[in-house]
Amino acid sequence: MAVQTQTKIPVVDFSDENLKPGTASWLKVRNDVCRALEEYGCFAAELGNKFPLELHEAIFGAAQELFDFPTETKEKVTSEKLFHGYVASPLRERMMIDNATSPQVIRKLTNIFWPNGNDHVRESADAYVKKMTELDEMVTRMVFENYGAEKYYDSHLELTSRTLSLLRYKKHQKDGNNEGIKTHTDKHFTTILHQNRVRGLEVKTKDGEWIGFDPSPSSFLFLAGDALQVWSNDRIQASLHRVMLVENEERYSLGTFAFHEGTIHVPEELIDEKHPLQYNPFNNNEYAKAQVALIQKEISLKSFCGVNC
Ligand SMILES: O=C(O)CCC(=O)C(=O)O
Ligand SMILES: [Fe+2]
Repeated sequence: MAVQTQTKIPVVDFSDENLKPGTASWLKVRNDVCRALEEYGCFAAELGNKFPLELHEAIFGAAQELFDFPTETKEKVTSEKLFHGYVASPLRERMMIDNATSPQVIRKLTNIFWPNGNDHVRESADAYVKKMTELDEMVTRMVFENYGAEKYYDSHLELTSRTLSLLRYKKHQKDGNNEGIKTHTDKHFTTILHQNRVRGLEVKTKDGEWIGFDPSPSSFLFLAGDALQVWSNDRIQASLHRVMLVENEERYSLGTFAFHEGTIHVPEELIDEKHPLQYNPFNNNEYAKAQVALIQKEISLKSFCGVNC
């Protein structure tokens, strides 16, 4: 009898304490990362003991405390960017904090909720963003190296800003819509998602199959965004994903988004006969503004900066 194997999100093991550039384990992980990104546009990064359970509990405890404040308090979390800051919609609430690597930004956030400060929440958020930055930098370095484009890595990093997103979703709705977030690709370079134990996050494979992410405290879903698709000249496709409200419990999710503030040019190392240039120079801020202007109808990457459009 033929055995049906279910497609799963590839898991890449980052738990080795000696995962340093140039080592055999680095090269193995780099290969796993790039194969997964090319095949699925995403992978689950398993951090093991590198991500302490206490930090997982502290950061989700903090997220719950923040969302439990009255709406008037949450609405004080604002941003110049449209749809950043605090935004509530029927099935979810979100806080998007730009420049989250800055301790001043996190201090300002905690002071909105606790005017005398809250060291535990502030320190947990700082430690969380630091861990996510380390993971993102490691993966990005691996990707740049893999395609022989490491000389662009430092300048890319200098132009990278990071946004922290906190999300709370309603439980499964008995009647009605359970699409917590509709199918989309992320518009920036890379995303790292981390969640509580409530399932719901799904990614679409190239064959059109939806596969779920199995949450665990030390597991992080790493996704390629549109900007990485441009940079890689279509070798890596941005991951299509969505959230379905499937459980009878609220779902919390944290996202760390890496955003390239400059203009992305496809590195010449990624252009050859098999991979002719696909994109004109891409400005992520302009792209984000164009998306917001259309709101409901997403603008496609190809129509925004494809060379043949
Ligand atoms: O809730 C999640 O885990 C997904 C969030 C997401 O896709 C997004 O913020 O772009
Ligand atoms: Fe997303």
